[in-house]
Amino acid sequence: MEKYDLCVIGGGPAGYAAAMRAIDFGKKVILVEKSKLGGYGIYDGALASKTMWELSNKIRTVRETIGQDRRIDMTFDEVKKIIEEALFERKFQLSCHLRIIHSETDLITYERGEASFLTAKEINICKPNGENVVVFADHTLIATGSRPRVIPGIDVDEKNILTSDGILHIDSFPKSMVILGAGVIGCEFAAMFSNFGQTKVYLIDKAERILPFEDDDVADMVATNLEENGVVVHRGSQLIRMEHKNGGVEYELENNDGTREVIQVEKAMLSIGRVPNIENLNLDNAGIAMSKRGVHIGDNDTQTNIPHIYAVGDVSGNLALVNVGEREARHAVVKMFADFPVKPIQYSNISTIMFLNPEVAAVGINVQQAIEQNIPIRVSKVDYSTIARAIAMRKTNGFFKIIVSDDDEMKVLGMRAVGEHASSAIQSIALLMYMGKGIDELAHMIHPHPSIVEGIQECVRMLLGKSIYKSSVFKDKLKCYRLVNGERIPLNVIKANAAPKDIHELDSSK
Ligand SMILES: Cc1cc2nc3c(=O)[nH]c(=O)nc-3n(C[C@H](O)[C@H](O)[C@H](O)COP(=O)(O)OP(=O)(O)OC[C@H]3O[C@@H](n4cnc5c(N)ncnc54)[C@H](O)[C@@H]3O)c2cc1C
Ligand SMILES: NC(=O)c1ccc[n+]([C@@H]2O[C@H](COP(=O)([O-])OP(=O)(O)OC[C@H]3O[C@@H](n4cnc5c(N)ncnc54)[C@H](O)[C@@H]3O)[C@@H](O)[C@H]2O)c1
Repeated sequence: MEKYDLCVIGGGPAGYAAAMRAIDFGKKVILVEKSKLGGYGIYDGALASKTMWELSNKIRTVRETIGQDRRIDMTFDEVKKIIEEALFERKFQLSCHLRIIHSETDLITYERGEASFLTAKEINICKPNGENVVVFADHTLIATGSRPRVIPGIDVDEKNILTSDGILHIDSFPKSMVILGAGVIGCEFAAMFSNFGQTKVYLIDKAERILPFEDDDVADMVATNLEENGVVVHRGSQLIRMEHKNGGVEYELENNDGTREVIQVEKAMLSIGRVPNIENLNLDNAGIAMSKRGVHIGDNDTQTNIPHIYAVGDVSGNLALVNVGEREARHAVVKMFADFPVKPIQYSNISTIMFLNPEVAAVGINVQQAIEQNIPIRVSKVDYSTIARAIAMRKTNGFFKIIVSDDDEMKVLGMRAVGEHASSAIQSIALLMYMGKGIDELAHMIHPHPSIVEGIQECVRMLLGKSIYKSSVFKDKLKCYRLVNGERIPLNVIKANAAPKDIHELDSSK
């Protein structure tokens, strides 16, 4: 039986990152993947959908320029071809890189097959030809990812009723499509299909608003844009039934006022969350127990109850994101092999982007979470219409919102950025959070002009009482307030004869 220092089960972003980090420690690794190297980081997931989003954005920009009702006759086959080119490029990189490391160091073995536990240190690999191989591993990292959640009673055939697994494989743009679940995946696909302008999109969520985990100003701006792009949003709606009918799909809804409606569409897509892939791993054979959360494993800072077995990425049931999976995987490997103490992983300053219309970038807590957790905060918000670059781009739909601690230090607790280039602005705030710094540094830096990030600087200056535009003047475009015990107390108020300390103007040159 071949012996390894580490067996990685699953070759998605988390598993691949783990294998590469283990090589840094000179460890002998086997990476087992049952399907395609890259997982949802590439196929039917992050890269595929973002390639489509970029394309759909270009089409939307052209449609906005020539008139929304004008159709651009791009076929779905043409969309798929561009996605395939992107997927191929990434797949080629990953596999060449792996092969070269294997040939040069012999540290890594890649095995196609489905892995499952025989014991806590023996893993069976069932290869595509049915042959079984057993390997011995001192450590095992479970990175088997997740799959779309489905609802009993809805017949998902991935042809007419689909999940995100099937949606990029359809033959043509549907004339109409309903999306069940207005979370990240649902809203991203609603944005993409409506951007192309060939599909009438309906979006259903049981919650009162789309993106229920986000602040209402973020969700409202996204919903307004979707609706302006022709999307019908059914809020607070209960799906009564969804079934195949006349070659398409029929669904019935109960709205929150008790009324019912029946709608027929060509396709339906379910995006109501994801479930971890743990069923076929024979976890019992290794003695791995479920966590208190029920279906999850790896709750002890990526470690399971069996100390040499770790679980990372989507399968851990934490945040389902490529960057989080990679981080958890690298962290787990360092915990396994480092001869120095390793601090627990931090989840508080993860940056995320939702690829909507416009893009939404986030880091740290939002106002809704601060209220839930009873954290006193200060908030400043700058509308894109006051930022020179946004005016120049003729893209003034968006805002920056910074949340800081309600004390003299004003430590950054979170930011939401909605609008063009929002994603490129989040990193500076994430860095401040990571370094545990206050906002002074950002206020003093000379930002490039004209740039979107000047909006962040103005947010910060408002909190410090030294902005160029005053929120008490541009009340509809700028907001700056303390939020304590549910009460909003305005900040950035103009005071006659203000003492320097009142306006935090300790150094008048800045
Ligand atoms: C439509 C969509 C869009 C997304 N967009 C983004 C985005 O923009 N940004 C972002 O950060 N995240 C995005 N995500 C989430 C992201 O793709 C996942 O969080 C990420 O891929 C998880 O990585 P992972 O390695 O944990 O799991 P996966 O990517 O699911 O990989 C797990 C791998 O394990 C393999 N496997 C499973 N069981 C076994 C077994 N028993 N033996 C061997 N191999 C096995 C699977 O075949 C798979 O390849 C998106 C997801 C979807 C579905
Ligand atoms: N840009 C990105 O970073 C990105 C993109 C896509 C996916 N992802 C990851 O994939 C994960 C899964 O995405 P998702 O959109 O499937 O899940 P989600 O948790 O984001 O959203 C699920 C939505 O479905 C709704 N819902 C649940 N059951 C329902 C029902 N029976 N009827 C109507 N609505 C229902 C919920 O209220 C929620 O709004 C995300 O949490 C995210 O981590 C990230």
